Amino acid sequence: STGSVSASPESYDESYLIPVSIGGTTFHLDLDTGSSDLWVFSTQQPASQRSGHTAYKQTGTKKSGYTWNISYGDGSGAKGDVYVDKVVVGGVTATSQAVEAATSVSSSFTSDTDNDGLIGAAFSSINTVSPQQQLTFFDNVKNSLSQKLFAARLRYHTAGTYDYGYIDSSKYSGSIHYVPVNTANGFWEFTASGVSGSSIADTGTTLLYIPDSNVDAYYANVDSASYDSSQGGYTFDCDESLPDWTVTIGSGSITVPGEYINFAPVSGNTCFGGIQSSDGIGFNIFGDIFLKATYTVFDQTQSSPRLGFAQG
Ligand SMILES: NCc1ccc(-c2ccco2)nc1
Repeated sequence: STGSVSASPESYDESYLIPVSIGGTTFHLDLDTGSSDLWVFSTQQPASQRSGHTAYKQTGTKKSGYTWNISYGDGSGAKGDVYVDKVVVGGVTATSQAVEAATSVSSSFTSDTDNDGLIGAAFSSINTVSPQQQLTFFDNVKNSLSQKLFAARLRYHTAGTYDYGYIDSSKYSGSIHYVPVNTANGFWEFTASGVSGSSIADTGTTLLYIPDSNVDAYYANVDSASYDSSQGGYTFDCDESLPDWTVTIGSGSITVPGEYINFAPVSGNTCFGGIQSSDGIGFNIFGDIFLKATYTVFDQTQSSPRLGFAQG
């Protein structure tokens, strides 16, 4: 089988949401290649906590005694219990998917009423369900796909796609260049030339986080840029045109247009940079600011997983 689903950006491309059918109800979920739980708002939460969200009414079979509890790098989190239900994404069906129903979520999820939960697409080794880890949607369907892969084509300020089971050559230019993936930490982890340390491809992170040295070198070419500790990152005048940022990954090169690196206004005519420091995180995060310049293939067709990058 193959399928494709639209990925619609929230304001300022903060995150990209896809329609997912669970037990016949459509939820708008953040497909997150940086985590491995599929969780949704549910009627088990206080009504005030789920106001404005589509909530799961436990249509599936409860996995008695199973729980989950997840914390994300941005300080948000959620927890709850577990059901098994039919899940469909872009026409691709998992007949018995672990659906993690929330009993509580952090305030930033409650306030983001576009988002009804997350569908994780990292490796199942970091799924948080206890006492038995559960498989991601991709792991559940990959054997039924024409090719064991999915591909992300996020776009700047407009809807993109996630393709399942096939590569759409109309969505990129040049060639796809592949690099090996280290799965030891459960992420789509790879090495980028000229960017020290390990990097992860993370659709669920908004910005591009790279080492201080790379960040400082980038903003040295932005006259109005400075590090603003009150904002927690580099800011600049919204009207200043920004340089492109180019990186070599394997035998291929990807260029992020400068326009994409103006993330959003933070106050008046001051804007927050899409490139920020990864110092303190433990690895670099190639989030949406980077991914929206690419066609990225999350590939398990070989004996070892690999990532493919092409210019979008
Ligand atoms: N990188 C995982 C992730 C994704 C989304 C969110 C989030 C918080 C509020 C709304 O969305 N947090 C973490």
